[in-house]
Amino acid sequence: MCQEFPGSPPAIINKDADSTGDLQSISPESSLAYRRRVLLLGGTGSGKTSLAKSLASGSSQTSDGTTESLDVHVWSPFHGTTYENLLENEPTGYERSMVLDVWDLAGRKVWQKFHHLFLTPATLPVIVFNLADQESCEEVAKIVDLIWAKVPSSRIVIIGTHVDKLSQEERNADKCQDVLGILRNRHAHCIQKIQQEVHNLRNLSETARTPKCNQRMRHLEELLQRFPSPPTSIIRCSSKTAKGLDDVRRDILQAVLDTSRQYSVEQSMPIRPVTADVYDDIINLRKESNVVVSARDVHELFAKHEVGLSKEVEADEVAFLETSGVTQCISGLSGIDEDNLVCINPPALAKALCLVHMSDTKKAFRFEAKRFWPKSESGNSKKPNPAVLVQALEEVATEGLVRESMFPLLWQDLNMNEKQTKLVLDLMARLGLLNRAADAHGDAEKKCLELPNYPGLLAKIQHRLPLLGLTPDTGPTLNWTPRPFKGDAQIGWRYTFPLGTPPGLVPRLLVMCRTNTPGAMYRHHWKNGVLLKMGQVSVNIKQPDTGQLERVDLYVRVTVDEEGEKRATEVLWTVLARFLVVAERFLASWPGLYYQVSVLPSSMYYRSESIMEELEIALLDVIRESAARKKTMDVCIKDQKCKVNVDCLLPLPGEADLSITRWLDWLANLDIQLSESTPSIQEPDDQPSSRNSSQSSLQPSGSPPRPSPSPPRGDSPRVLTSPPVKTNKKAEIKWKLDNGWRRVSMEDELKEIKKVAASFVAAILAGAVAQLITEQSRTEDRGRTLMEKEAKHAAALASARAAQAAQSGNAEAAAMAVVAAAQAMDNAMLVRKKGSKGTTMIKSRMCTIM
Ligand SMILES: Nc1nc2c(ncn2[C@@H]2O[C@H](COP(=O)(O)OP(=O)(O)OP(=O)(O)O)[C@@H](O)[C@H]2O)c(=O)[nH]1
Repeated sequence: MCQEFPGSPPAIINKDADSTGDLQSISPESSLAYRRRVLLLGGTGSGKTSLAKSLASGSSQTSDGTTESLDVHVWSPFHGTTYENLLENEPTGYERSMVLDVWDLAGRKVWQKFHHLFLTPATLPVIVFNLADQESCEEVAKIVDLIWAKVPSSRIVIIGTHVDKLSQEERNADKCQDVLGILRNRHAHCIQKIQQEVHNLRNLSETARTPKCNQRMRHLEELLQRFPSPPTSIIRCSSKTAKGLDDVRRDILQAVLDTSRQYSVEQSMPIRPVTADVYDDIINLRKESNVVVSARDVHELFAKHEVGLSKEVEADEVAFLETSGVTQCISGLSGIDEDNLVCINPPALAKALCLVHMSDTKKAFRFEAKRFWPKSESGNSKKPNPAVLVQALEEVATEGLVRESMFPLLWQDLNMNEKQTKLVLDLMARLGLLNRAADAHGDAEKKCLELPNYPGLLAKIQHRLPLLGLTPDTGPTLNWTPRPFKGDAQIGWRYTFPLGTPPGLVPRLLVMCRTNTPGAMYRHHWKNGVLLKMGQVSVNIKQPDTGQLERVDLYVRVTVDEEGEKRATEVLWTVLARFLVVAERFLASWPGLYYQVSVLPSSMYYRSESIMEELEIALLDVIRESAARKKTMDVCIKDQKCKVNVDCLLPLPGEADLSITRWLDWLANLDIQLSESTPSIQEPDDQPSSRNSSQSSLQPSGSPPRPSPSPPRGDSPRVLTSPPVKTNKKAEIKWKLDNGWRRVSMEDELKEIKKVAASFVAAILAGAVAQLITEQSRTEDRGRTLMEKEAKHAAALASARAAQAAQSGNAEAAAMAVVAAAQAMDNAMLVRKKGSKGTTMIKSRMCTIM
């Protein structure tokens, strides 16, 4: 069976031969002795593959065709060569055994969003760009930014390829100097921004310099110290003519050796027998197609080979394996947690990430049907209809949605079993690379996508890949109004990134807060944000689309009840802290990232007749005033003064000398009971973390800070203690009008109510149409042609979109989707009436299947 595609998308071609995956070919192993990773970074066509081949083979080579995901080229630079002559100092005997894994990671934009996962302190980043292409030259600064944010201490090698293609005029113009100039300016800008804040902190009066201000100053000074100097040279080379290749070799070797000497790696020689044994075990595990294990498993491997190995020695040996690139502990949320996941085959993981972030330009998708749908004892094979399969693949490329049962197909080269597949999915979720979407309903036909050897991976469970950027951008209005209503308390925590954020950071941050916070109940996820609930508290985490600076806002909102505003605020801070603990840990994995924090109090906390804009106060200022036990503080916004009730805004300032991180840990660990949340219109999914909701109360017990919880995966609600702050009135209507003094104008409030009401109507309509279509599809499924089923699916899809739009509160989109659903249903009926039997060609939106 072969399909042709007029446009872009994946076709399906069954491979004839039986073959198993090819995991070994992407993770070539040889000696453990002195192994380092060299990571080539650069856009598509910049010349990475050609360079990697030239380095590994020792002669100039160019490549044709784009890299599909990852190729690792093994380069033994001192084996049978004279490259030591290129270096300033002769390498030692140990250094001569060096083996470099040159990672050629394909440069598609979306894949660049997770390249940083494989940037470790022991990895040498090498930026490759095409001197003959202006766009490629402009990419260099962005890649340097990424490296500075992730591994600021890293040496960087920059290589301009295609030098043979430059005209004499272009050579004279020397683009390398332009690129270096941009990097110098960027560097100066970064330093200046950080220094500005240090300067402001230094200028504070002695009394205003709280311990937290001093901590912040120390942090910034460290950041400045860590900040590397801007690169001063770029090597120009040609993989076609070999010009400059020796310079490339010299710079890469020198940089790897210098970095290793800095870490005194030679001291860890000779390798302990236990580590060599564990390495052998890891190689065997890789051969059995294992990619991820738990930290406990790694510990047990060590314990198996050496009884009584001390914790410190084991930690050193684990670090040695990481430095060599054998393993990678990349969940990074709780370093010592035994439940942490460890990747024992980083190249396979990189490949898995590339494969699942599928491109809609992929022309053909090949799989081997017999492997995934073996014949049963009766000789039957339940192979799915190719149209159904194509549709499921299209969902990945065009909507960023993957049905769980499709992962083994997408990862067929890795040949992982069900347990491994689930572990990799778990790791991706913890890393914020995957979040569960609404289950697919009403398409029993998709059951055939379930693979007999992977019974635990269901077709109806859908995961979204946030980095693909295909999450619908309809934000919530039904469950979240732009402004809080009278009687609601709301606090915002704003991260501002004056130097910008690396690609992929914000979508990952959103998913991590959603997935890794215990007790978070999912409500709605859109392109720029996620709406959650914890008990009665609504949590809205979003990237505002206005303003020049990049920001992420975390808002918490709750209705104030008879316990009063202060009590409600305590609950807000405790809930906020739980999300911030996750956010802070994630941001800490970017040691070079510069960001500022401010607080956004709702108008409940300040008095001003004239301020219309959102009030924003630097976090350190709020904490300082609160620590000084001030009742109010004056804040200026556009020459307008207002008095903020700081006593109420920050009722739990904690011990003065706690760092912000420890303070948040303390807040997050306060024993509170959260009341059950008011049910929303629809509960689109059941994330594991969303099952932890409980009843509301807070015990600001002043108990000593406890270690923060490990990344939540199971049900781990806080201890339920003191009587609830809020005796929840479950049926309360939050948007109830109040004739008293109002902060939201009457007009705005009416608009809001209209919107909410319209959304309700749309939701009910959407639900009704969805139900009708589902029932129709159940009763009339038999004897349908593929064409009819396609039409029915279009109807079901449209109705699902209607329901989704209604859920997000976008009444207009919901209404339009309802109409589209009805039309699609009409078409389905029409097709049925025509009874077009014997149709041989099926056209989907993206492809044609014969
Ligand atoms: N003339 C010339 N051509 C080069 C040079 N380096 C690479 N090429 C050609 O440029 C094209 C792209 O090179 P690749 O090495 O595949 O680029 P890449 O960065 O690996 O691209 P992706 O795999 O898509 O990420 C190929 O046609 C190469 O033959 C060079 O130095 N000079």
